[in-house]
Formats: sequence, C-alpha cells, structure tokens
Amino acid sequence: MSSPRPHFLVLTFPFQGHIAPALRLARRLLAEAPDALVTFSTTEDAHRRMFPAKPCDGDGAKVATDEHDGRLEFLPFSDGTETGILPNMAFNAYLASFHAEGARTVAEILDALAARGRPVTRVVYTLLLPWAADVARDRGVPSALYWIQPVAVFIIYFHYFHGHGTIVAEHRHDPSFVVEFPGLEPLTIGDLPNFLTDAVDPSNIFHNVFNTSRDLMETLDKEGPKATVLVNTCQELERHALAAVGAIDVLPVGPVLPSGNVSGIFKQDDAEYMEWLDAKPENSVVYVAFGSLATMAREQVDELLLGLEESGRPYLCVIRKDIKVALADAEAEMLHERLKNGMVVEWCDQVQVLSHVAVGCFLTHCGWNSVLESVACGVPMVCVPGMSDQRMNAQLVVRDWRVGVRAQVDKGGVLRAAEVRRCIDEVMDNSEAAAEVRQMAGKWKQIVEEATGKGGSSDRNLMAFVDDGARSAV
Ligand SMILES: O=c1ccn([C@@H]2O[C@H](COP(=O)(O)OP(=O)(O)O[C@H]3O[C@H](CO)[C@@H](O)[C@H](O)[C@H]3O)[C@@H](O)[C@H]2O)c(=O)[nH]1
Repeated sequence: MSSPRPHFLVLTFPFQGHIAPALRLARRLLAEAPDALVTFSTTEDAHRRMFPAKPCDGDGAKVATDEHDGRLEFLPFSDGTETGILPNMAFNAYLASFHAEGARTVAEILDALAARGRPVTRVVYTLLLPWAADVARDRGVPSALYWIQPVAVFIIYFHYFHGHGTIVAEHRHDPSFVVEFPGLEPLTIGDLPNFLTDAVDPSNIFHNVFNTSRDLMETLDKEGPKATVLVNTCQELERHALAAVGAIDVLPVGPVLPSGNVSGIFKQDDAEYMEWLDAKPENSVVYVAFGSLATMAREQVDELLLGLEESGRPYLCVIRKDIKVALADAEAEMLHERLKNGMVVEWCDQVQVLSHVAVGCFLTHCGWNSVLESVACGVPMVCVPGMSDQRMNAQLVVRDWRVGVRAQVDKGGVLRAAEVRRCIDEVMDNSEAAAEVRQMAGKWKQIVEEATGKGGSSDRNLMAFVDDGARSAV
C-alpha cells in the first residue's frame, strides 16, 4: 500500500493577529514540501470574512484555492456561534463555546478528510486551542504547537505553570516587583502578560485565557518528549531565550512573512495611500497602527493626532472602522478635517506600507506580527505596548535589538501629544542616537533576511519539521 501524502491541518483562533502568521506558515509549508497538502481551518465566521465573494460548496463550506496547484484548501470549524466573536462579547463564555464546539467539529474535519482519502498526517495549532492536540492524539495524528509570540513569552508561560506561578501570583498587584525566569533578563510584574497577572482572578473578563494557557502547558507535558513547538521567531533574534528552553523541542521557523492573495479577515482601503506615500521623501513618514484588537478612547485619538500633527512630519495612521464607530459619527468625520500633514485609513496592507522607502518610523502597539514585520522591513519603532505579550515585545525592540524607543503613558494610561512628538524625534531626527537606531534597524533586517532565506537557520528548521512530517506520513 502506498503511503499517504504529507497533509498538514493548520488550525487557528479567529483573530487577525493569529490568522496572519498561521496562513503565512501554511504557505511556507507548501513551498518547502512540494508534494504536501495543507488544509487551513479557522472559525466559520472568520472564513466567511476571508472569502466574502466565494461560493461555498455543499459539504462544509470548503474553499480550495489555485495557489500551490490547489494544494491549499480552506475548511472552517464551528465555534458554536452564528456571529463569530464580537468586540462586546463576554470572552470567557466565548472561549468555552469555542472549545466545546471547536473540538467536536475539528474531530469531524479529521474524519471527513480521512474518508476523502486525504488523511491528515500532522496537526499544527496556534494559541488558545490546546484541545486541538487532544483531538489529534485521539485519532493517532501527531501535532505541533505553533507559538506566534516570542520564545521569551513562551518561557514566561512555561515557567509560570512549572513552579514560578506562586511568586508571580503573590505579587501580581505590584507592577514593580522583580521576577526572574530562566534565560531572560530580570522582569517586573508589569512586563508580564496580563493574562498571568490580572486574569488569575476568576472574576476577570479574561480568566478563561489564563485557564486555557494552563491547559496548553499541560498539553505539552502530556505530549512529553514528542512535544514539538514551532515558534515565529528566529534563533538570531532570541538566542539567549532559545538556549533556555531545555528539553522541549522548540523550532524557531520565523519570521514568517506574507505571500499569496488572501491575508485575513480585514479588507483594506483603496490603495490611495500608496500613491500618497509615493509622493513623500525617503524615510520621512511616520506609520501608525495598533493591530486588529486594541481599542482607543476619544481622548487618546485626539492626543495621538495632535502629537502627529505637531511632529511636523507626514504620517499615515490606521484607525480601524470599529474604533471609529465607537466614536460618535460626527466626531469621526472631524478626524479628517483636522488633518494637515497626514492621512487616516481604516486598514491598509501593513507590510506593503512598511516596505515603502518613504516610511521612516512605525509607532506601534507591539503586537508580535507588527514587530516582526517592522524588523523584517528595517523600520525603527516607537513602542506603545498595551496588553498580552506586547510589553515583553517592546523590551526586545528597545533593550535587546535597540531598534526603537518606548513611549511612556501618563498615570491615566493616555499617551500624550508631547510624548508622541518626543519619541518620533528620538528615532527620526539628525541626532547620533537616532542614526544608531536606524543603523541597528538595517542590521537586523539583514540578519532576519538571512535567517529566513534559503539555507538560513529558520529555513533549515522548517525543512527539518517538514521532513519529520513526511516520515510520520509513511
Ligand atoms: O492596517 C493594518 C493594521 C494591521 N495589519 C496587520 O494585522 C496584523 C496585526 O497583528 P499584531 O501586530 O500581532 O497585533 P494584534 O492584532 O493586536 O495581535 C494579537 O495577536 C498577536 C499574536 O499572538 C499578539 O502578539 C498581540 O499582542 C495580540 O494583540 C499584522 O500582521 C499587521 O500587518 C494590517 O495588515 N493592516
């Protein structure tokens, strides 16, 4: 009997910041393994948003694409809701439904693919769905966790649930208390993901993220020596942290960068902003974006735009539609009237923008995808971290790679106009310090290019993973 083709089922939570790196990895797997198949699977609602124009076929809204000779297929699973996740939805309840329905329908997908003669040989799952490993194990299919944040953050979660949790929990209300994790410089409680501090309390709106993180680490324990963790980083970016992961089989395979047409659940504005960028001098533009989840109050939008105007530099600022909707309509209109030097869009092709020669600085919330994209494009950053991994990510940018500065918010958590201006000057003016940041950004761009290029460290790790997948398919 001939052995089945290697077939990866890539599963992801329906956030843009999770879908993007998962889809990028899916395409990298197809490029590395010319005979492999990939089925990409997220929730039904996210799937509909990714393919608004495509008719769904009868058996479960399958969308095959022409990419990679049709070897990439999209097949959604259910999260038990009609609408998908909404901004005002109780996150704890959503995660419970996502788990129960997701586990049931992913099991059905595995069975259906096997029945179609395309059995899955490896499940790859991102954050917030530890149950995927259990579903795979029940069917005898090996799985790998794809960690889409820095390995430094993986270390924090891992050690939190393997001994460090008690001390963090005891001091979780003291942001300046110092904690040490293997392989990392000392950190304060304030640097840790809020899911391991505030969300420990059962009344917290993200308490189920804390529970799910614990389940994820237990899942790795259950897998034992077979546990594989792919990480969207490269060994050059996080050498010390990677040296401290010990017995776990951690494979840095990143940064995975975009390719292909479909990129996620948001649709970009007309490419008018590219023409606008074309008309600007080299390294003159400040690009501003806060990812796909962060919200902004009226006061913050005002301070931000004021600071950008006062910087005297041209700027391209993303203010998502849902943020605008949360402001009164009339006020959102006024946004445009007040702009002299800048352009506000609801969504853009961020990597295309960061790759443009006119862009000289990225004011970012430090989502890991944004950070990696900026490093890969050689653009210095002004860091305004918010929740989750973002404060740790900012540490890497400022302290470890020295490709940016960190902005300070006031006591009320507002980033003031004067601070916006100060930080932009710090990375864009003619000072020696600014020149050094720009030089470091150029250096890291090159390092990352080498790591992900043919024969680079991340490329070799991905090859090893693919070869392993091919072996387990035999
Ligand atoms: O106008 C825009 C704005 C953003 N993006 C893209 O959207 C993604 C945003 O991802 P990220 O920068 O990681 O931010 P979030 O959407 O906030 O991501 C969530 O998920 C990440 C991965 O787990 C975490 O690092 C973040 O903290 C978490 O908020 C990136 O690929 C951007 O290129 C665009 O294409 N156009």
